[in-house]
Amino acid sequence: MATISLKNVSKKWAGFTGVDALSLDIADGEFLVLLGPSGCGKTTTMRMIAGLETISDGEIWIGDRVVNTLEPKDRDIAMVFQSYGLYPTMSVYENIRFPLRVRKVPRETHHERVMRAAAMVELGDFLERRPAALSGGQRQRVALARAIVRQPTVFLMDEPLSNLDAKLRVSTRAQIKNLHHELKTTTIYVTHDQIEAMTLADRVVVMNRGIVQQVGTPMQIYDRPANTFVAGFIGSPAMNLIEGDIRSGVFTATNMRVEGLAGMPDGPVTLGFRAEDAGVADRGGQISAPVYSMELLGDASMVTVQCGKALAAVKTPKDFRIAIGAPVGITVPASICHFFDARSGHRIEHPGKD
Ligand SMILES: Nc1ncnc2c1ncn2[C@@H]1O[C@H](COP(=O)(O)OP(=O)(O)OP(=O)(O)O)[C@@H](O)[C@H]1O
Repeated sequence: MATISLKNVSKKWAGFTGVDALSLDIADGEFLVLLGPSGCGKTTTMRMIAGLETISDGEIWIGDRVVNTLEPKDRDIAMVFQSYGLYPTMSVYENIRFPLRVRKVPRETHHERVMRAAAMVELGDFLERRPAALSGGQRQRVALARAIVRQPTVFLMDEPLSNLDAKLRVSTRAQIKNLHHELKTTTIYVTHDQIEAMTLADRVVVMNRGIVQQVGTPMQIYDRPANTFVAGFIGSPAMNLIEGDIRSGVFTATNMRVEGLAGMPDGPVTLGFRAEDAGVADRGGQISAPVYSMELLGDASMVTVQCGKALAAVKTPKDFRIAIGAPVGITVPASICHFFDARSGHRIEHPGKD
């Protein structure tokens, strides 16, 4: 197992910065998720750690050595990709065994190691099959077993679930979590799916345009997003964000008024609140607006109203019903509100927040 440190690591191509001065310390045995939209620099970061991409600036440490100039094969890491990268002419058994042969691991240990890795991902019954005769989920499990069999100090996983259908994604995700619990190998996992990040990670690194936006546990990132980018990226639905003004402790925006903000500076601000923290009021409430849409989710219902240019979603009990266009009041007390600077988008703590 190993710690990993990135110290001011950048990747630049002819004037374009893909990753900008990234610094990060990953603990031994930690499961770290790099999360962000397409093009934010996740894969480039992963490839630099793997040694598949040179770095323009900074240092990468694995354990107690700087690996900047070390070949990928000498970094003691195993990678799992979105495309499984299996050898089509080899059986599942031989695919899993392959890294042991390449690394000249003593032959007499191969069988036991392959069988143990196959059992961990429940492939014991498929060892004689070729990859073409497997489902996508089974193929990805072969790729996982092939990474496990090497007993590397670090796992790097780049969107390993994105070729799987929704149901398989959930079960394979649970399997990856369970594997990590058993093996406790330091793992860096890349995804653009915030639910994967929230469910798998010890800590999440949210990136945008090559720059780290926030590093924290899933709950820190959910409960206290550092800026409007993180607030708008995490959560399903994402946080409602409404632009308005604070004067003398009162926030106002189209259709909305929140009191009890003493201590907050006057001026333009972005207010955020989560759909599940707000409620529908019998009368009054902080938002008064006609219903824009009404969706049934099974375990709850979602009412959306319009506040100026923004839409705001509110989760209600599953049997709540209201007609589109009907006037409704939404409760958004100061205690559930997040605030962000109108210009920079940075979080502003306010004394009344729970
Ligand atoms: N060889 C290259 N030359 C120039 N620009 C590149 C090169 N490789 C990647 N980039 C750019 O660097 C940025 C980061 O790319 P990267 O693949 O790391 O993003 P990502 O977050 O992994 O996205 P995705 O989820 O789509 O894979 C992108 O804007 C991409 O176009």
